[in-house]
Amino acid sequence: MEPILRTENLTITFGGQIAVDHVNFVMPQKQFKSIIGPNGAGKTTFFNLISGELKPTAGDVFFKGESMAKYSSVKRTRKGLGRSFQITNVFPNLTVIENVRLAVQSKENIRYQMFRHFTAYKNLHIQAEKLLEIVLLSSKANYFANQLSHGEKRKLEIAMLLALDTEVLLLDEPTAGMSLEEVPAILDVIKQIKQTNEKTILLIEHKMDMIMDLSDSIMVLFNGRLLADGTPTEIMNNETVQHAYLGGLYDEQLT
Ligand SMILES: Nc1ncnc2c1ncn2[C@@H]1O[C@H](COP(=O)(O)OP(=O)(O)OP(=O)(O)O)[C@@H](O)[C@H]1O
Repeated sequence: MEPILRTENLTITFGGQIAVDHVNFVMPQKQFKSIIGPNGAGKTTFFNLISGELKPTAGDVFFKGESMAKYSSVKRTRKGLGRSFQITNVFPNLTVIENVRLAVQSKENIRYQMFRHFTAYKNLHIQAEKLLEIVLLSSKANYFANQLSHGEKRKLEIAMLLALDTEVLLLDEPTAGMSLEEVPAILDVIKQIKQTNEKTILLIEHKMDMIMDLSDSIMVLFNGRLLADGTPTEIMNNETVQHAYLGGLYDEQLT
């Protein structure tokens, strides 16, 4: 069966320096795969190539067997490749619910006239409320987005991503910059999305306990190259990975 997402020799260079190096990766449908690798390994660049924010120097991305080369990031999202919003995409002076409603609206592609119709508006609002429940943010629905803590903003980004209802979710370090107290809540949110068994999820993370807990498979990037891809146990027992990366990472975490 054709995997939902795959890359073929995906490569990008910046000023002669190779950031993603001939990566052949396969993402089976409805799996949860984490991407790990040291700082500068090419993880975010790899996401940007998949989502269409960057154009590869060579190689291609295939979604359901179709080349994505000619599609912009907006078109790729419409097709089903959803990249988590960065905080900059959140309107700070709108409320939390209004931000999510706008994301639902952009997915529904509702015309202005229809939007003015009360029942259509109400329907969007109900969908937005449901999404806020999923990301455990209902109590902050009427706060302005700029009043949220960093962790709450990351939850809002996830709600806005879910609003687009894409089959694939690309989550780039959802816990980055969070305080230790904020991490379990976002972990619950991601677990809840995983449990619906409706989405194919790719997650970039540095927190190994979280990765081991969530992932069906893990892929390791090192110097832009795909070093290994396998089950969490296979990756933990992979000597190349241990030497190149994990040994150092665990040492770092223990200190
Ligand atoms: N727009 C750019 N212009 C030039 N070099 C870039 C650009 N984006 C990324 N790079 C370089 O590409 C390499 C990979 O960076 P990338 O951010 O993808 O790594 P990463 O694995 O996501 O790192 P981190 O874990 O620190 O987020 C780095 O050497 C980085 O400096």
